[in-house]
Amino acid sequence: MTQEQKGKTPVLDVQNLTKIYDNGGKGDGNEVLKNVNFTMNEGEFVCILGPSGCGKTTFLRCIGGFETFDGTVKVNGKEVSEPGTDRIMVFQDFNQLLPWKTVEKNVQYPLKIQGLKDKTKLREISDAALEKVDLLSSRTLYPHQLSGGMKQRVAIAKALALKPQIILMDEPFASLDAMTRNHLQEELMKLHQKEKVTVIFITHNIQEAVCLGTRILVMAKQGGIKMDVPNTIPKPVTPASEDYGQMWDMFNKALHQEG
Ligand SMILES: Nc1ncnc2c1ncn2[C@@H]1O[C@H](COP(=O)(O)OP(=O)(O)OP(=O)(O)O)[C@@H](O)[C@H]1O
Repeated sequence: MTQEQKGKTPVLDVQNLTKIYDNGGKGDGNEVLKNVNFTMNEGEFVCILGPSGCGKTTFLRCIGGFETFDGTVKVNGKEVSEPGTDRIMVFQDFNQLLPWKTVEKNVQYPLKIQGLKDKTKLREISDAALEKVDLLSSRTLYPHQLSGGMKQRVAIAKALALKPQIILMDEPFASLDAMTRNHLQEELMKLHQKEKVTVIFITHNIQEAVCLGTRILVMAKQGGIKMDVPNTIPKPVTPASEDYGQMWDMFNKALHQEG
């Protein structure tokens, strides 16, 4: 039964999403996503696992409005046809910030583009967003003065400042060392619990998916959703949590089957 059928209006409703990349006119196109159906409620944290090349990033880019596709993607009932501030993407790349702007100016920049001119208001919003990622004291620093983990936290603050309906995260912590990654996972989990943000998070790391996700998808190699599992382990999830090992094994097996 879909969430819509349960009587809730999904914040995201994807129906028959098909994406074919053309091969520059040479032969048949590359069908990456085939009739994908997916709905998501406000406040869910969906982690997506899947073999390399199965279409995880493509799926996120379609929702973000960065790709043309067949089928429909609706956010709060409104059809997606282009990027918008209701769907903000956070990437793995540390260079998502403008190097000539300070941390706070980076956070404020998209709001200014949206037309917000009031300096007090801008400062209020950026302070609140930076506080949520514990970076308020670094607001006057420039990106080159930040660690990779701090840059990713600024990217998250930038997304939060825009109050999007959905934050789309494409392996945001994959380039970080293990300790920083664990720390940012904890911060993101607390942020999710406190702010009730709606997140889709791509990862190759089963531990990350089980610790963060309220729901976990495994994408199939052939461009569909192979598994869609609610994560019932109470937060905070650690490898010592009851059922953690069982869940880890289940996803590991599913990923192995996909090659
Ligand atoms: N702009 C593009 N033009 C043509 N083909 C593309 C384009 N972007 C991705 N593809 C192809 O689409 C398929 C899926 O790519 P995608 O990046 O979505 O996979 P992924 O699951 O995110 O992979 P990974 O886990 O390795 O990041 C791949 O075969 C890739 O070569």
